[in-house]
Amino acid sequence: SDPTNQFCDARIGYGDSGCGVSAAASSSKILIKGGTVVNAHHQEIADVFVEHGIIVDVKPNIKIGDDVTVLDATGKFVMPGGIDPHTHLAFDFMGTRTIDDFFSGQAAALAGGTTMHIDFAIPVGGSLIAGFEAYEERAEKSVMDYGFHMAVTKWDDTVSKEMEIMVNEKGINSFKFFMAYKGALMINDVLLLEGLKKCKSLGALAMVHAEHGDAVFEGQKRMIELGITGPEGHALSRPAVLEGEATARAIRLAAFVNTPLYVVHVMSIDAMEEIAKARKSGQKVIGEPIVAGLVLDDSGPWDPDFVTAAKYVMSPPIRAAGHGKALQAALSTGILQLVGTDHCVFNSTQKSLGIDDFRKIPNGVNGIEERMHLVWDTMVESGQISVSDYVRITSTESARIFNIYPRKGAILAGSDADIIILNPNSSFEISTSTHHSRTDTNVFEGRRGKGKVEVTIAGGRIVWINDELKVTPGSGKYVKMPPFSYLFAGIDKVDAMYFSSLKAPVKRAW
Ligand SMILES: NC(=O)NCCC(=O)O
Ligand SMILES: [Zn+2]
Ligand SMILES: [Zn+2]
Repeated sequence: SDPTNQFCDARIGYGDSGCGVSAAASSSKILIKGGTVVNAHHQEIADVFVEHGIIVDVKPNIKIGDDVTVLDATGKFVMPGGIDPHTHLAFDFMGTRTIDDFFSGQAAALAGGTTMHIDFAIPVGGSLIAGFEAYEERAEKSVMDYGFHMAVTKWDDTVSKEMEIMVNEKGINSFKFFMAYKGALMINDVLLLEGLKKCKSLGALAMVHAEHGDAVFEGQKRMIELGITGPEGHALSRPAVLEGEATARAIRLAAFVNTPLYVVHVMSIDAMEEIAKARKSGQKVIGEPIVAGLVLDDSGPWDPDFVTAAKYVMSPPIRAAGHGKALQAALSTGILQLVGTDHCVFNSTQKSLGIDDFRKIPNGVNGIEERMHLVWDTMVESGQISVSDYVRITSTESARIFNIYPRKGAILAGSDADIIILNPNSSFEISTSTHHSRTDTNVFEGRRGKGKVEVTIAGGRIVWINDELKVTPGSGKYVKMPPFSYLFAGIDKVDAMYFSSLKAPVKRAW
């Protein structure tokens, strides 16, 4: 008996059980006919032919034989499946484990048009190898492709060596440094500096959770002393200025080391403006807003109902409405490059761990199922970006940054058959009663909008069609991500110029 069954049979069908879609859909050959095929660089009306999990051909009027599943995409967009660069599935955090594991979280992702995610493998007791192995096991029943970032939470020679093993043997090309969560995951500037140097030498991308952890700690104490113990105290204790400060500090240290930097969950104008300034000066800094930060505001945690208020608690906190609007504008102008979710969900019982003290509310919100729809509605329907840019910020840019393009993030001959068909004239509505995550709340509850993912194809299998999900545990593959992405091009030249510009030491007589 499959241990995942007990959780998921209500809304998730199994590939092997025959539920969900017609038998033809299990054919390994699929022809998507007459849609507008959109890549980040180009769009055209064409057919897409898939065989054995790979896109074989993209051109108008492809002729095929009998044993092929044909999907009519006339009037619809055929795009690369979403790649979510920031998730936490089966994550042990703040005294509990996220309610979505690799099975339920991925099922939710597929129902929302995301076909690959990159999860954060958090080390066990600081050991990267133990952490990697633990996550390998947790991901065994995957129903879609996935990769890992690794977090670095302590520093010694062993960790330094383990980073080499992660990159050279395990397919990891990014490491996250938490500048917050004092007493748990937080690192100091000395470690950050060591980590940045090591990342550079390995061609791995350094990522930061940018908040001033010591000041947050102080801010939390301040709230408790004022008697503010509810969820609203969370945001009050960690204002945007602390996110801006840490973002600036990480950016400057990365500039000093001359290595690229990726800032995760950019939630504020303060952080975004630091990224804008650095990019304007030519520094390689990537900024990732998340869907909750783009479309929500800071009113949620003030709800009089604890469960409703607590579902919005995440770090950095969701800011006042003007921040979200500014982040949208920054995305549309290229100041920020891609959208993640930071999907990290805890149910109401888990959130209630902090009923008397907001510091104990497990931090995290949902988004893995909602991202593709909300970004479409917020950014494309509103006229802020083109459909090609939508593909870029939801899929292609992730693939490029993490060095798996064009295997992922493209509808090209030879790419993996991770494809969505989106109907711009259909609409979506978000509800806990229909979502596929195991959590019993949804921070986007009741939101509706235009543009609906009608079909998801992952690894050449039709997994989402007619509002039915049909997944096969174990069908998802671990995607190794090689080092030295495009972000590293020219780093050595800049170093060479810098060192050659240094004058010889002055010789002084005593
Ligand atoms: N963001 C959050 O509140 N939870 C997940 C952990 C992290 O990314 O900081
Ligand atoms: Zn974080
Ligand atoms: Zn996160």
